[in-house]
Amino acid sequence: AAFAPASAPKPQLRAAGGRGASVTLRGFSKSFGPKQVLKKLDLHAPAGQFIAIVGKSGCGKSTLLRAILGLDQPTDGVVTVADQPPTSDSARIMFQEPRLLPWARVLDNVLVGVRGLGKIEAREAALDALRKVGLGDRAGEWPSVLSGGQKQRVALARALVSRPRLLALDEPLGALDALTRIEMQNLLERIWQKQGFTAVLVTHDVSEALALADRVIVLEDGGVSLDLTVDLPRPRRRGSPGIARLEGQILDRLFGAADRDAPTDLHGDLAQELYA
Ligand SMILES: Nc1ncnc2c1ncn2[C@@H]1O[C@H](COP(=O)(O)OP(=O)(O)OP(=O)(O)O)[C@@H](O)[C@H]1O
Repeated sequence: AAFAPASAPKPQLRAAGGRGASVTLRGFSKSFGPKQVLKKLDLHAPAGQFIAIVGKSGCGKSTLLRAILGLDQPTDGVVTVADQPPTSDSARIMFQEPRLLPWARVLDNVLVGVRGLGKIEAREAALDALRKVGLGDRAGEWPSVLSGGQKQRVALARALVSRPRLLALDEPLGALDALTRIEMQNLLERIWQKQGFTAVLVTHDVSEALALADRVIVLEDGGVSLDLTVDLPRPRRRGSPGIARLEGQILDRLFGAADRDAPTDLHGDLAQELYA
């Protein structure tokens, strides 16, 4: 059933277009057997917000994404997307691996994401999505001839071709080299600004979260330990004092103020070993 969010959303920078779906979790808990991963978590992302979720490996980031996509049921609590239980209709997800079908050409891989259109319209929509990610001229090629960054662009086109109201991004740029990663961040930001979907980005990279998000959430001990508004103009300049200040706050939260020099990429075991 529809209900009002627990607290009024703070004013945020919004994407244009107004197509986004709000996301609300109330008293959300998720356990796997005896292990409680998320505990009575409350979170409200207004429609169109770009929200990033960071936290140490295993803190429950992907679990949270799966819940808002309706892929997993909560152990306790309520999740809604646009005030409704989440369904696969309104949301799409992008993973670290592009997960393309190797036996299907690029255009056909994007067509996989189309819903409810006739053949001709579907093809036009897929071509249009490919153009938007800068691959309009690669529609007839096999995925195997594309670079890693290009494959992720195809995955992005496939995710966006259905014009989702919510896009979940699970470390989508984690496997790309640093320059491709920045290009993809810029592309994601531009498309989000144009299309106005709500974006929920899980990332190990604090600077990526700050480059893209209106708001950064730190997950820790099963709940939100920091909820930071990123009120910086876009496009953001990496290494700017504003970003550095917020990055410091997040790293202090994650590792304690003594470890200010902690790496900003929280990926996996190295950071865990160093800063456990
Ligand atoms: N299907 C499952 N069955 C049992 N345990 C699970 C399952 N899914 C997740 N977990 C456990 O829940 C915890 C959180 O997992 P999750 O994948 O959400 O973490 P994460 O923050 O996304 O981690 P990472 O940053 O390493 O990807 C982990 O301890 C994980 O082992």
